[in-house]
Amino acid sequence: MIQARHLTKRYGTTTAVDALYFTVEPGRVTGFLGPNGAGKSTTMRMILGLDAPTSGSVTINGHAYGTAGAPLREIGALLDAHAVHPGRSARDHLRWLAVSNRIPLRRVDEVIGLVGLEKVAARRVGAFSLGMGQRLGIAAALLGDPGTVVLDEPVNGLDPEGIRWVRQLARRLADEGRTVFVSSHLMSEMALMADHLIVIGRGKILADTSMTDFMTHHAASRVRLRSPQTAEVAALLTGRGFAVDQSAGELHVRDADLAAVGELVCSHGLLLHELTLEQSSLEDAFMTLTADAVEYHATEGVAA
Ligand SMILES: Nc1ncnc2c1ncn2[C@@H]1O[C@H](COP(=O)(O)OP(=O)(O)OP(=O)(O)O)[C@@H](O)[C@H]1O
Repeated sequence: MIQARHLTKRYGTTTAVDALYFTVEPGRVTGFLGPNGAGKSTTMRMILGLDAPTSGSVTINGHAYGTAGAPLREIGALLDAHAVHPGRSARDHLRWLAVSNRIPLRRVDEVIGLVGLEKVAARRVGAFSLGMGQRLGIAAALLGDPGTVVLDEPVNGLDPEGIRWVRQLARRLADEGRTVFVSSHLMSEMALMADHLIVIGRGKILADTSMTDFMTHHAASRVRLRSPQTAEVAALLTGRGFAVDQSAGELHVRDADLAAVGELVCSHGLLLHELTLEQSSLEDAFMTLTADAVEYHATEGVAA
């Protein structure tokens, strides 16, 4: 379990992380989201003792990183997959980590197998592709069989098979009762991977909620319907106070209950060819929630 209490980090006049309180619970995958510059990396660095808070604290199982003996056995992290000596082989890199953390050497081949790097374990890490580097970083994170796993952008550079593998791995680690904290810019991936979300913007918490509640509260929904009696259905729904838009022969009823719309139309003997609830994506919900917290906005069009 990771607990942040009034966690704050200032760099000069910039407050990168602003009095955060949150708990990352075991047994589920918690997604960590925020626009660029929101403070995600700074928060993760403080969890791992790579940066000291200006005030407040963050603990793993009740104590600060590194104060309980063997850190790799307690928390494994993928932060910068390229912070590896390029001349070493993948196996030697992991062996060196194992020895310096008093982890049995047999664990090295176990994690190499776990991440699917058996065939390239003897190759120089400098020649690794982005995806192989990510897998090696994940192997290092799992080396100590830790109860808490922190993965910063784990699917960066992975192909679709690799992305699915990370998703399944995160799920398995959570199902084993571990604490899994993952950041990703790929919203579609996060929607499939995370059970719980912590969203930050400009260093502050914007949401700390289950994925289901997040979507219920922040994702817009509409009922789409098609009917051979479009005009009559539209008039009926508008007359009952529904917000109805028409486009390409379809009707879109904003923020409406599917059953209520269907029952109303049927009770008036009108025909329906299609009735579907459409919910906007996690990406849309995220964009709406963080619109005010984005540091850099692209301007539309190009100035002449
Ligand atoms: N070492 C540093 N010195 C000065 N400012 C910093 C430093 N590290 C981060 N910042 C600033 O703190 C804020 C938060 O940065 P951080 O990298 O934690 O955000 P992030 O959410 O990880 O962003 P991204 O998604 O772009 O990686 C930004 O305004 C950034 O410019």
